[in-house]
Amino acid sequence: MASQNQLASIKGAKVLMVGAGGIGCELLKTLALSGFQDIHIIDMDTIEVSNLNRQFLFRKSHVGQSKAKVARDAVLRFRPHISITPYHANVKDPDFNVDFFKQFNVVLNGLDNLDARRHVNRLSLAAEVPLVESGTTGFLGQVTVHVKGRTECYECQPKPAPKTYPVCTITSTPSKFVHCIVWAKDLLFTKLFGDKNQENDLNVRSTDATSSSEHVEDVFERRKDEDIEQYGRRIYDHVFGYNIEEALSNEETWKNRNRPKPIYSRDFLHDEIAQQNGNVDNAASDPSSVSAMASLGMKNPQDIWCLKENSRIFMEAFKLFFMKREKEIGNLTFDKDDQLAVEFVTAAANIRASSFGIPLHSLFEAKGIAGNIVHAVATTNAIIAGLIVIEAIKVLQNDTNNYRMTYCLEHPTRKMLLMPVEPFEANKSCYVCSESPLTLEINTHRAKLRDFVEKIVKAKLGMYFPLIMHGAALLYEVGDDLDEAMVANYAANLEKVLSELPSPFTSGTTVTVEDLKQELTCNINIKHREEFDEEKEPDGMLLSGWTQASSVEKDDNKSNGNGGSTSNASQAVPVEAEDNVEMDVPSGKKRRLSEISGQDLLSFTDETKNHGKLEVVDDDDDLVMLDGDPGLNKRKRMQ
Ligand SMILES: Nc1ncnc2c1ncn2[C@@H]1O[C@H](COP(=O)(O)OP(=O)(O)OP(=O)(O)O)[C@@H](O)[C@H]1O
Ligand SMILES: [Zn+2]
Repeated sequence: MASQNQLASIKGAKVLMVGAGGIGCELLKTLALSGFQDIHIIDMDTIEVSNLNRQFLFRKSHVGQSKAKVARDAVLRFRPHISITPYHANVKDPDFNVDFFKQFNVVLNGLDNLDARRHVNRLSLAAEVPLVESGTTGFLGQVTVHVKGRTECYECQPKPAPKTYPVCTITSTPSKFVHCIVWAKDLLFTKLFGDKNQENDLNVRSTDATSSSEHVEDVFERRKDEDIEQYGRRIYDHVFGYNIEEALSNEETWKNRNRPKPIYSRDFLHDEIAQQNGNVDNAASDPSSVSAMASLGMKNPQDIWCLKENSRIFMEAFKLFFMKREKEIGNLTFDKDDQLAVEFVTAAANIRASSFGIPLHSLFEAKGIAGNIVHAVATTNAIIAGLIVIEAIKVLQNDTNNYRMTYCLEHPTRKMLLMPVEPFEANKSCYVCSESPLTLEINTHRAKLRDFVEKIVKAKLGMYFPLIMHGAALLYEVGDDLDEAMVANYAANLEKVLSELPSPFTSGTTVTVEDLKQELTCNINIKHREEFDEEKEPDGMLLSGWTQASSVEKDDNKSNGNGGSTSNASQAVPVEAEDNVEMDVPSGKKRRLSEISGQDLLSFTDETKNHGKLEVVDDDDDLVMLDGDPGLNKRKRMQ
């Protein structure tokens, strides 16, 4: 029950919510039921069928309508006298500027991507409005409080970069199913159905191609007069048979690894493919409903298919692409909602997994891995929404000593499912809230201003309306009110290498980058460097001072590594980032707001312990105690 004081601050508060999805629906309901009376809500999306299982303010009849507006209407039905103002818009729209933010007492985020979170962080800082930030991934969740001058900002700690895998792990030495999935979707699928010009390690010449360098056959090209079945079998034998034989010939690679076994279509595909033709012809005419499973009479996506079944799905999906979706071939990119693409990728990944002795997976599981899907848990969203409201009330009451960031865990640790932690002070080297300069190592004779703008200013610093200055020279800016001469001048600058700009970048140069909309200015010290490691520094430049944590998996290829691959492809293969929860919990490096007695340092859950250590506040009021044997919990005290 809220106290009188709390009720008074709740009633007088004007609150901005950003995001009306899984967390947002719960949050709006909880805010309304807690007594909040003036809530503004921004969401750019419309309702989709897949939202209905957890975004309970929405019904089937709302599909296609604005989330923000429908959420407002749904809550007004049980709280008709409060004011809810919806905006069906992107929070990055210039209308939502610093002045807009200034009208609120607190901002509450229920977003699902880093970009929007960073943007809201900057506007909240500029407007000096406290921000309560949140995220969930499956059973995991977190709520953090960011108050300028009191705590760290959302960007004080670098966020984990999208997970990437070394190319040689994907092309030559997979050890996990996810490696097979990345191979199947980013290399094989793309090579067959997407951009044919993509260079990748699959393109090892086949044994039957001539060895003269005059005529090198692209094995992925369909030969003249080759029927689809022959073509499919040739690809199958090439990637699962011949390529593996080739890799095996490099003995060094397999000294400390299990040798994969080549797989050929003749062992799993007899003449039955021919019998399937009738079914293929009967397949639905709507391209999006074409399915290899349907045409082979396989129904359950949770079944784990044997090698023979995977081989049949592989061939059937391959044929269906050419027979039913030929127009799309050459332009396809993998989409987790494309049934046929998921079937093909599941089968291909399973055949490869089988070759490497990796356990096979069902289509349902493979789809989750390929689409980087962590199934949402409605209860986690509800818990997190409740915690957001608790922190919002403390913020409104200026109850600074009791601010907590709280982690929701999958398994109880020390009988706790919710881990409250005191917020940390701002990181002095944070370029967002502490105006600390960054350092950029870059080849100033090779990199163009365009590379700097795209790879650093936009991708790393998250600025959308950048302005770049060196000394008194304005080198680049974005805006609606630029005259033609300026636009032409900036366009010309973009194509220049840094050392040849009107005001050249050289070692020792300090460049100022600003985003006027975010009211953010950042100085970057330039350091010329000649060479970069293609694998570790694929951007060809390195930003430090405030750096992204590298999450390239440690490659265990200690010897020559490339396992018989012939191409020189060397960049890491990216997979999408899990952007909801950053479980890189505060590391011991950060300083806390105040000293806490009875503190306990421990590592917890497998997901989090690799990223850092968590400082836990032993404050029973804030903890959820669970029954259970404490001995069962993974627990480790730090010295
Ligand atoms: N830049 C933005 N401006 C406004 N709203 C945003 C922005 N980015 C994300 N959102 C909103 O944040 C919400 C996040 O909710 P949630 O994580 O449940 O995702 P979802 O898209 O509803 O569901 P799912 O991705 O799981 O299908 C979405 O409704 C989305 O529209
Ligand atoms: Zn900061």
